[in-house]
Amino acid sequence: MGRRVTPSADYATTRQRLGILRSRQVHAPLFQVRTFSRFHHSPPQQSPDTCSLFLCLSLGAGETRDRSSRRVPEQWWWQSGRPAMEAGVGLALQSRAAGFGTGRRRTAMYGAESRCQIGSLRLGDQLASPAAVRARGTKPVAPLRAKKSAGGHENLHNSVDEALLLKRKSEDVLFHMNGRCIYLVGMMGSGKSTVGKILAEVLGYSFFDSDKLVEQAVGMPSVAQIFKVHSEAFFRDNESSVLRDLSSMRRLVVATGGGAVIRPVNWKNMKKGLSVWLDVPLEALARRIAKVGTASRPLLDQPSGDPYTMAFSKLSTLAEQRGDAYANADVRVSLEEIAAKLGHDDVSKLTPIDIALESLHKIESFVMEDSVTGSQTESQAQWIQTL
Ligand SMILES: Nc1ncnc2c1ncn2[C@@H]1O[C@H](COP(=O)(O)OP(=O)(O)O)[C@@H](O)[C@H]1O
Ligand SMILES: O=C(O)C1=C[C@@H](OP(=O)(O)O)[C@@H](O)[C@H](O)C1
Repeated sequence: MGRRVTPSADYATTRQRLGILRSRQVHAPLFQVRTFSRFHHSPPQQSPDTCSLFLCLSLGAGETRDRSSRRVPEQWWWQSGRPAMEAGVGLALQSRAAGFGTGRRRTAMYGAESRCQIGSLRLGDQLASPAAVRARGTKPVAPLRAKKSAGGHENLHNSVDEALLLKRKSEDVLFHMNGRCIYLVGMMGSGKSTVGKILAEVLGYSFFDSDKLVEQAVGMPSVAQIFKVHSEAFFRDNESSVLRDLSSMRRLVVATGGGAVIRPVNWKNMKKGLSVWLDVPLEALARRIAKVGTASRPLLDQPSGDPYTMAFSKLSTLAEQRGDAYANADVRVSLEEIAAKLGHDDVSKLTPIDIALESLHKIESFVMEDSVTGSQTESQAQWIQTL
């Protein structure tokens, strides 16, 4: 068993900031929008440290109405609509930079809503926004800003389409989430951090990468170094402490380390929120990892050999050892299934946005069913009791 370390001052600060973050959530744009669109006729107060803009869009109906079909005062529309449209375009273009698929096909897949909607998009005030509070070393989500697209108008429309689909779906999901955290699980390289950041952004949640929090707690710059200087067991003990601490928070998207699923105690903590398994074929994982190198992933790091072959072989062994541990997740997002739905012959054609959107759909189905059936099935509840 490895020695547990006392969390560093940085980690303590992060936790303190999380405390602040929880109170800030009261002013989170989505909350404001919901309140506003349901109950109020006066503009919601913007918190001074939140750079939020309100997106008032009239899709097809010719005038702007809120969800109770009341007309939104025109003045607001002018005050807030235009910059917010730009924010929408910014989000879309940022996503396209991450590699968008075709918006039309996705609109057909998930259905377009034509009624008027009021939503909000946060602009990239990284310091002020709750989503910006993230562990040291975690790459921040790039600020949302419009960029010129080589693809011209059609691309722009597709991008806005996709950004709106994501945003709308996230509002539907939020409605049923009650602030529950989302834990992304899956093999190394399955896209937990990449997709997690998108989900956090659209849900107005904060993103945390558990590997980064362990690095902070231990006071070492990389997981690879923790494995080398201490041991895997030491890393796992700290990973469990981090997950335990995070499980008492709300409104977080957590990208867990690929091996977090092997410890039952981690499941006990992750089951306080909602877990999502990104199920990616091993070939695709090996391709991604070979592309970026294995230095940051000590379990895959090999001194010699073809990077793809070595990664594939080690990932296969790990997948076998981990057996069905990933299948304990509440929701499974299979890249093969998404590719089949979108008519792609290869999962490598899927973008992080495709995967984030499918994750939201799956999460929505789960939370809606959950609210109807009361919560876990009896066998699930019994299983959690045994952990
Ligand atoms: N849908 C995707 N298509 C192609 N590459 C991706 C996709 N999602 C993630 N990646 C890339 O794969 C690598 C691993 O992704 P990451 O999000 O760090 O995975 P994890 O957090 O699960 O280890 C990164 O280089 C990332 O850019
Ligand atoms: O699968 C694993 O056992 C591991 C996955 C890594 O995280 P990512 O899944 O983020 O690469 C990291 O926690 C560590 O290298 C061990």
